[in-house]
Amino acid sequence: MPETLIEVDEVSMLYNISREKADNLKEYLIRALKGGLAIDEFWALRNVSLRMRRGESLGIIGLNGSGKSTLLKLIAGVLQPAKGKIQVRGSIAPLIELGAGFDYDLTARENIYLNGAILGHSRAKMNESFDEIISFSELEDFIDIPIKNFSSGMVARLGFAIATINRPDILIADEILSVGDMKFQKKCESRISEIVNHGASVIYVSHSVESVKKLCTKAAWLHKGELVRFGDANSVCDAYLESLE
Ligand SMILES: Nc1ncnc2c1ncn2[C@@H]1O[C@H](COP(=O)(O)OP(=O)(O)OP(=O)(O)O)[C@@H](O)[C@H]1O
Repeated sequence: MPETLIEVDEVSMLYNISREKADNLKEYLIRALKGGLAIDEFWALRNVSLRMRRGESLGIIGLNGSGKSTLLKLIAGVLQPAKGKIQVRGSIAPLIELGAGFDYDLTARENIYLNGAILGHSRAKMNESFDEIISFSELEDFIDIPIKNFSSGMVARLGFAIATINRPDILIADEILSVGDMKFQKKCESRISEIVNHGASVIYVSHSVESVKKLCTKAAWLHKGELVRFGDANSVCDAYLESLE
């Protein structure tokens, strides 16, 4: 039996939402200290359990607000669950919020080194990968231009190219494919398939059931924070589509 890479055990996630609008942080703190701040608790995920083994790829589907990104961020370690346990074995390349680590006043060249350092890569590794990053993101003519002048698709291309220079055990992707144009989406899909063919697993959040069917072996269908169904991607996707009719 292939090794289990990800174990999500009875995980619940709670957000605290303030109903009041404080104009600034000072006002917010004063109200909070006086106990006058109305906070609502919102369970974005309830009791979700799933497992992913090496070689499998998982698609997370569901309507807006069903908890897909929350689950992805919990697995990536960006958020901590309120209840339950998550265990991840292996290296993760998170492709969530691509470009979040960029400094928009710096050039593409400078951001490659900055982002590489944030991801824990040495300068030598980034020197070695530099040309490949530029050519994959097709930014040859924009290397020394501050990225504040880039379109969102150009930023996403650069972020994707940097995040995938290593062959991770697990690739986590959140709708990134929807940012780039069709040509870049195809390129991302083929790079993801290539990484998967080298034995990595992908966790992928998407509104495109077709691409989940194409890229994933397993699917998890969330609805209002609950796991409706988890299993073979084709049958879960078909059941989800049927529920929309
Ligand atoms: N930081 C936050 N604070 C409070 N509530 C949040 C926060 N992030 C998400 N939520 C709420 O949690 C619920 C799940 O959000 P999440 O982004 O995980 O859904 P999603 O399935 O990824 O949605 P979409 O398809 O629209 O991207 C939503 O109702 C959202 O309003």
